Amino acid sequence: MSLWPFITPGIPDRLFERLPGIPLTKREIRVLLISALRLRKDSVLWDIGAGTGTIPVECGLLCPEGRIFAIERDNEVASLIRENCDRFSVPNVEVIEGNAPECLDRISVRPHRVCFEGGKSLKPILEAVWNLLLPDGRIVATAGSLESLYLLSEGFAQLQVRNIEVVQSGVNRLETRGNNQVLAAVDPMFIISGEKLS
Ligand SMILES: C[S@@+](CC[C@H](N)C(=O)[O-])C[C@H]1O[C@@H](n2cnc3c(N)ncnc32)[C@H](O)[C@@H]1O
Repeated sequence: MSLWPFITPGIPDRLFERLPGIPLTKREIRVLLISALRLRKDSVLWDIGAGTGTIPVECGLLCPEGRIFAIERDNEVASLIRENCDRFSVPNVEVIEGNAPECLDRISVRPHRVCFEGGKSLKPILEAVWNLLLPDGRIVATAGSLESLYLLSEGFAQLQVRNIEVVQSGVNRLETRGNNQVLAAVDPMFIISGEKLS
């Protein structure tokens, strides 16, 4: 039986292979991000900075007729993405090893959907993917700080991204600490999304 035989997203974090020091988009944030992507069975998704590969795995399962491109600059992390795709028997993920935005012209298929995490070099990535995003495509980015959110909001406005939505997560998980059950916060994230009208 498959490791995740369900039709809903939200694979528990503990089921993924991990590498020390490589962050993972936490399950609850991933679910919000994936809902903002509004996937179709045949979506072409680019996940830029795919890390552990949680998003390619989930989206590969949700889009059995689609193609998922996981873009990752670190070779060791790129191997981890392949391992996680094998682990969950996801056949439709292609890992592109390279630094975005330079490596994006190696991908032969333009995306309907793009996701990435906001960081210092996000403006050139945002501009490059916006030009390549197909009409009616959606773009979703996450930001863990006000600075990243600001850069993303400014970038979305400059590119005239339509129907922009910003959501901030507020998630607590029950944890056992000693003899007590406590609620521990999952780092809040902003999820900013929008679309390119035809
Ligand atoms: C926070 S992790 C992503 C976590 C991922 N969403 C997950 O759930 O596993 C960010 C990843 O982006 C990669 N990265 C950062 N900037 C990049 C760039 N310009 N091009 C390609 N990969 C990049 C890093 O190597 C890192 O593995």
